[in-house]
Amino acid sequence: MAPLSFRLFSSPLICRATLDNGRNHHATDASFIRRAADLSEMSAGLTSPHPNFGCVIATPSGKVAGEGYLYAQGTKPAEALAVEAAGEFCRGSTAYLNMEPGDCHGDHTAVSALVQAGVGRVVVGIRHPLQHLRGSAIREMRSHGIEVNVLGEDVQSKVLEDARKCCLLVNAPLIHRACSRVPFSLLKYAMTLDGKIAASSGHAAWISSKLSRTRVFELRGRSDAVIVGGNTVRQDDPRLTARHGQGHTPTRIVMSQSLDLPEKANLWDVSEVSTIVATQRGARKSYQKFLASKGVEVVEFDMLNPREVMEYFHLRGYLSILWECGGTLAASAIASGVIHKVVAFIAPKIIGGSKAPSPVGELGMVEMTQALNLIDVCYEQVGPDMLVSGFLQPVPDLLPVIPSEDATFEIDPSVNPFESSIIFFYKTWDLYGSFSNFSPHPIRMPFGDDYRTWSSVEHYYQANKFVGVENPLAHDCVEKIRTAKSPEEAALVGRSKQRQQPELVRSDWEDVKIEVMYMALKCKFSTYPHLKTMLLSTAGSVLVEASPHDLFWGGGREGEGLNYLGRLLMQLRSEYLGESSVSAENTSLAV
Ligand SMILES: NC(=O)C1=CN([C@@H]2O[C@H](COP(=O)(O)OP(=O)(O)OC[C@H]3O[C@@H](n4cnc5c(N)ncnc54)[C@H](OP(=O)(O)O)[C@@H]3O)[C@@H](O)[C@H]2O)C=CC1
Ligand SMILES: Nc1c(N[C@@H]2O[C@H](COP(=O)(O)O)[C@@H](O)[C@H]2O)[nH]c(=O)[nH]c1=O
Repeated sequence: MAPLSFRLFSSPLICRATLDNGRNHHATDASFIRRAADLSEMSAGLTSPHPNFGCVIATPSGKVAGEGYLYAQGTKPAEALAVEAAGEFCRGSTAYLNMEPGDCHGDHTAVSALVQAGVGRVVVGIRHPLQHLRGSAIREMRSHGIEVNVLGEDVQSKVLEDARKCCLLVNAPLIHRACSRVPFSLLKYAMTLDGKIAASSGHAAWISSKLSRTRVFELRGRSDAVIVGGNTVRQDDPRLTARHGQGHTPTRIVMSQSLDLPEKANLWDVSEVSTIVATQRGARKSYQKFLASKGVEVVEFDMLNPREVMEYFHLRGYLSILWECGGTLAASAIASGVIHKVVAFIAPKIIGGSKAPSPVGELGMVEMTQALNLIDVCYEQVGPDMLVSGFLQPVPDLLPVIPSEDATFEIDPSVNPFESSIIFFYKTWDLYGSFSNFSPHPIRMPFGDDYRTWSSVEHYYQANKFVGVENPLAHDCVEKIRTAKSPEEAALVGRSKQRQQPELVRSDWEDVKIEVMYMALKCKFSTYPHLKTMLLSTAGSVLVEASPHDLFWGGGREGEGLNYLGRLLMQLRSEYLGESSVSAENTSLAV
């Protein structure tokens, strides 16, 4: 199917919007960005899912001159299609993009099309969510003199914020992929008005209407895979295909621990679409062989649970998954935090039955206050049924991308909060392990009236907790730490003494500890030129000590830590960069 594009004056979709230079400016930008977002969704379900890109080109008088959307990965970019459609009207126009172009694999077609067409301004809904692509197309367009505005960064208002949200929603799977290590998962079920997904016999065909089931086919068409549990295979013998007459068909995935599954099942017919069975390592080897003989792929997991399975399919490149399982597996998936959105078809029927299954099994909640509240809930009537949908987890916002964004920018202005990459360091054997305080780089620091050598920054830092305290036990601590055989041992002594005998710790420790650390780091990086070079090579990146448990010096598991070690290193780097630019200036003056 050919990608759609629209030409000025020749399309019924021509839109007029009031463009004046002031008050309506934001409203106009918002409405064209929403239009780009809607457009970007037009290929959903027609091809294997991919990032959604739409582009609207508007003339200075507010008319749509051309539009386009990306049909499939590798086809002509939305921007190029819109430029072709707009023709001579591109010059001086504004291009609206729901998302910054990816320009993967060194392909710059999207940006080149806009530049060569003479587009004057580009409004971008959201930056590209993938770190390695983020900001590069924007930089490139700006370098060609195009004015680029990014919603939420250069321009802000309520209408623009709402438009930005549309852009986040339209690429929610990609954003989830960028922010978490699991695909975007949607749990769908059909239930009777009395909350049952089958009769107590297990019979479930059908609860929802034909119209609703066609909507399910569309949902399948927009997904990379559909998942069910073993019981649903045994009970329903489903096909799980998208039978609405067009487009893409998702892979079918069965999660079964026991592999106690039938020999004959619709899902084992892989002539049109593939099936993958995810199971527990070692389960029924003979049955695994049988499945393999049918062309069904079997993947074994050490621990078969929804999170492991989702992490695995994330690595296989899946963006979005539709869960069509019963309540047992649905509860397990919700409990492990992998379900992002719920779509429920509610049929005006009552089946009763105290043993009839419900959409979500045991979650261990005992009070209504523990209930999970959906957000951004939508209600829609589909034939006789009601469709209720909402998010269990919000689509992650892309701002900010770095921990302690404001503080980081203040410390090191070379770091751009919207475009920076993050360099994590933690263990000394990591790529940037030399940034760790445990790295084996002795430092010589003033101590009393003299200088002493410390085997690592950690030795020096830990010992300083007990310096200057008039107690022989504190002196012993200092010596014990100084002579500790390894940084780990020094840390162990320092931390346990601090916990067990807090009276031995100097009273001003909380006030001076950052300064102590800073002086030690400065000494380390000044003493070893190759470390200084390595630090300077990270300019522009945010440095984060990836300690999951130290929320003061480290970044924490979810970026909740204060990351003081990373901050001090960035401060030091900033000072070194300042020094080198001053010395470069002096050299050029001397010449
Ligand atoms: N109306 C609707 O929308 C739907 C209705 N149904 C109905 O629901 C009923 C089946 O529901 P239910 O029994 O809950 O079936 P599920 O689809 O939830 O299957 C449960 C099975 O999933 C497998 N499984 C693998 N890993 C896990 C895990 N970590 N946690 C939980 N299960 C795991 C196990 O298979 P194994 O035992 O093989 O190891 C388990 O027995 C049927 O009557 C069916 O018709 C089903 C889907 C949708
Ligand atoms: N009963 C029921 C649903 N059940 C789901 O649909 C699966 C059957 O899919 P297929 O074999 O492709 O038609 C079944 O195993 C279960 O996952 N879905 C709905 O939209 N409405 C319904 O009433």
